[in-house]
Amino acid sequence: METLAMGSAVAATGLTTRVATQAAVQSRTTVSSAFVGKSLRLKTSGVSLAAPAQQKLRVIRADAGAQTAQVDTKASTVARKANVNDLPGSEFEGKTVFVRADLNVPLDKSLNITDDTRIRASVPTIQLLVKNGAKVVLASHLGRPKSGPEDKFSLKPVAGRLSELLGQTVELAPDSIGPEVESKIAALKGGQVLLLENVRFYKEEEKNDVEFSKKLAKNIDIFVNDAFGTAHRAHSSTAGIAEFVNKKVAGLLLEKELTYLAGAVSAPAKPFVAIVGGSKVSSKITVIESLMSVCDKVILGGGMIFTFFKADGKNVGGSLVEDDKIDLAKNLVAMAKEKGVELILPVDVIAADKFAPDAATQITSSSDIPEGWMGLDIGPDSIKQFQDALKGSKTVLWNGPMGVFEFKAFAEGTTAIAKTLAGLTKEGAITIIGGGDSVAAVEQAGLASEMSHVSTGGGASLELLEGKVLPGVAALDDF
Ligand SMILES: Nc1ncnc2c1ncn2[C@@H]1O[C@H](COP(=O)(O)OP(=O)(O)O)[C@@H](O)[C@H]1O
Ligand SMILES: O=C(OP(=O)(O)O)[C@H](O)COP(=O)(O)O
Repeated sequence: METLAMGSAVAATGLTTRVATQAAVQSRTTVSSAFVGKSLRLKTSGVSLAAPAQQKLRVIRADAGAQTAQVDTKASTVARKANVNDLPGSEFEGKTVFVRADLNVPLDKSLNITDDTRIRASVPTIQLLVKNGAKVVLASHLGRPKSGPEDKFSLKPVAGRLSELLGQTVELAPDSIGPEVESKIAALKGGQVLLLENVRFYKEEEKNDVEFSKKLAKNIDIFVNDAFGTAHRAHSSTAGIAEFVNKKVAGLLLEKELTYLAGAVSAPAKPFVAIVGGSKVSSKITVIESLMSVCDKVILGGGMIFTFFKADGKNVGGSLVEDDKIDLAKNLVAMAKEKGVELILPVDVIAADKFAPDAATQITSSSDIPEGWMGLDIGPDSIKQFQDALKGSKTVLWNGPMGVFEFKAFAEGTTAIAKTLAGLTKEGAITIIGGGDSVAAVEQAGLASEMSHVSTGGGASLELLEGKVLPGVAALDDF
């Protein structure tokens, strides 16, 4: 996610969860306590349990009062991953703990945080460590800086908000590595939190550079990965660092996300519909093939659609297109026909003459956008088309807004789909919405509480569903 700009932009291998056999599931309390600390292993999209193969298990949602989800385990055995709750509190006292969180929140032009969901979601793990006297070294990325430090990608606004939420000062270090940072870490007292500056100010971070990983790991006793939203990236601060730290465990958020998502999407109630939009076309278009294998319908919106229309020789004007994905888009359309999966593209769009809140707008056919205009939202007929396609769905996974919701003129499509999902939740469907901007959009519409699950990861939840190994999880200690 990036600050507002054109094009701004679900195997997990192990999860800690509470499982119960069908017979035992009647009393959730009994089940939970009965299995706490037991080395059960669950296979869900690459996540494995050391439970008998082919056994039907239920995963208990991490949040109270939630529904249970059927999980079909055709398990080979891979150890589950350790999490902070597997270590005694005393283990943290006086230790320097590196916490990787995903604090990549949306900012407006004045660098105000427009949605703090990811910061709030990171608080429980930090509080647990603070309470147990750890010296917390917190790290994150923000946006996608291209070359070195830039003020608009600084974590400064995050340090302020985190201080408010924790009720204690969170100092922002001037850098993520180097002598000044080392002395600040050395000066930390138990219970204090130091936030490192954006790790992506170093190109080495995204390359998972070994030397950079070693520098991040210097003087660190325990690595806690709580960055679910970035767990699909094999970067230095999410994966590489783990090589150089003795103890590495999942945080509470990572644990909770994996538990819920694995349960909900490994044997989803059908019909299962995926909605993919947003602007990270290259990282998400590749997931559509896998989605077609598990979903009954795949609905496309947002900036994702124009690469498909261009592939079909249609006029897309100045809309967001990723030319190097045109062949893939063509193949996906052919594949959908072969598999008999509905791949649904919007029939109309709201086109704008510029990428701005005050742009002139017109409703056009989505496949005939005039030269000099760009599609920034789905149109009214598409809203109706998507609502019809969603009728009767039992599981819906949504990542990526339908339009540039940050501008009122282009928020209608996203809001209408959010309302439709809220209605489906009331009818008993499982509705999952993931992604920094998608969650911001649903919060903006006041509908976040109407969804079954709001996930802090968009790309991560899609890759988890796809059955991929999430490198940020794979790097952690087996339980
Ligand atoms: N038609 C479009 N053209 C350009 N950008 C779009 C369009 N529709 C949505 N977007 C942008 O997509 C961004 C979110 O994309 P993405 O990062 O993929 O979603 P998420 O953070 O939910 O995973 C938003 O900032 C939104 O403005
Ligand atoms: O915002 C994020 O992902 P998301 O938009 O898929 O939810 C994460 O912070 C990962 O960011 P990245 O896609 O720049 O690696």
